[in-house]
Amino acid sequence: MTVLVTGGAGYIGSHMVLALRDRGEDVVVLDTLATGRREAVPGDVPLVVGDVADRALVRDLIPRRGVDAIVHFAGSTVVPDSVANPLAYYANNTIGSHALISEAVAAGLGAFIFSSTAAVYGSGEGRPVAEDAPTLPESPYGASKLMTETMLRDADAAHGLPHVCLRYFNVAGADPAGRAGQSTPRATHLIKVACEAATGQRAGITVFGTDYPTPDGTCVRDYIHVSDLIDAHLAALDHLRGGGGSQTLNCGYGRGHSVREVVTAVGRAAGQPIAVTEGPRRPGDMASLVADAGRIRDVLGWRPRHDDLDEIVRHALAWERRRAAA
Ligand SMILES: NC(=O)c1ccc[n+]([C@@H]2O[C@H](COP(=O)([O-])OP(=O)(O)OC[C@H]3O[C@@H](n4cnc5c(N)ncnc54)[C@H](O)[C@@H]3O)[C@@H](O)[C@H]2O)c1
Ligand SMILES: O=c1ccn([C@@H]2O[C@H](COP(=O)(O)OP(=O)(O)O[C@H]3O[C@H](CO)[C@@H](O)[C@H](O)[C@H]3O)[C@@H](O)[C@H]2O)c(=O)[nH]1
Repeated sequence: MTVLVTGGAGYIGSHMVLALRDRGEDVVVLDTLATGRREAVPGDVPLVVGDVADRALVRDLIPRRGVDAIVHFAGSTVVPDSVANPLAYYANNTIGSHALISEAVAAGLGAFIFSSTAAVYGSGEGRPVAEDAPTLPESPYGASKLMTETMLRDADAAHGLPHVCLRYFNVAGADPAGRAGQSTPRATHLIKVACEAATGQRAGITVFGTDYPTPDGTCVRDYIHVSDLIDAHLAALDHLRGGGGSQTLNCGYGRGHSVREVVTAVGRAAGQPIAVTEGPRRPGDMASLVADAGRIRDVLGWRPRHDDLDEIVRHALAWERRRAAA
């Protein structure tokens, strides 16, 4: 039994590879290295440099490596880029996933876990959003992911493809043991950008929009520690391997933090405040997005272990300091 981790050289995927390896599973990574890094994959884990859209490659890989489960992280991830280049996002996220799902069906796989996103929802108006809330993506990125969820649902109904769609809210932090973290080039994620500012790699941070209908005027998000997110994937894998049915589950804590709160927390962890410039709104951003995180607790028995903004920021900053010193 081998787990195929697509996008395993990226930020979140590399944490999954470590977690699977920690519990003695066989793993193979498929990654184009578009935004991932070869060094993020441990030397004893096979890395196939290739595209999930390459059906012949995937068709060969599944039986050759004895793959019984796919965890599909590979994709393009930046909301504003998807607004500027929608067709590139539909190609890589939706069409690429179509190819991978087709091969998973052809191989008769019994477990497929998909990295979906809270961006499939419309703006939550400050209230926590549950899985049965309307899906009204406001960016091509969110739409590209929702289409993949739909393909999985329909392929499962027609052919049997047990799967779990995990709708991540904002993922942040780093492996508490310091083995992995976010190294995305030209990163746009708030906590990553603020940690780059805290370590002198940027002059400061621009807050995108201060006139949102939120308590302090800046956007509110539900930040989840990457290690808690990986625990959710391991639980989803066990659920499917144990014969559990397909699920769509939010991954968040059910609590929001504003951009200003996050930037203050990074300054607190760094020991000095981050220089802030106030700028206009960024295209594609929603005012507020917070998870109703009840279902994943009920279905998978998932319990967070790092549910604390200061801890998330501390781990992200520790990783950033290590990178800056390297
Ligand atoms: N970071 C977040 O807050 C967040 C939130 C919601 C969902 N997600 C989703 O989680 C997944 C992982 O995100 P991440 O933050 O680790 O991003 P990342 O860019 O670090 O990782 C993506 C990985 O996929 C690889 N890749 C891209 N296209 C590929 C393709 N066609 N075939 C093979 N490999 C390919 C990249 O090289 C990279 O290693 C993505 O699907 C993303 O949409 C992330
Ligand atoms: O330099 C910066 C970077 C971000 N922000 C703001 O911080 C918030 C969070 O932004 P970011 O960290 O880029 O995350 P999101 O745009 O919320 O998107 C993330 O979270 C989504 C789920 O909620 C995922 O689907 C996406 O892949 C992931 O990029 C937003 O209000 C941004 O406008 C700033 O003000 N300044």
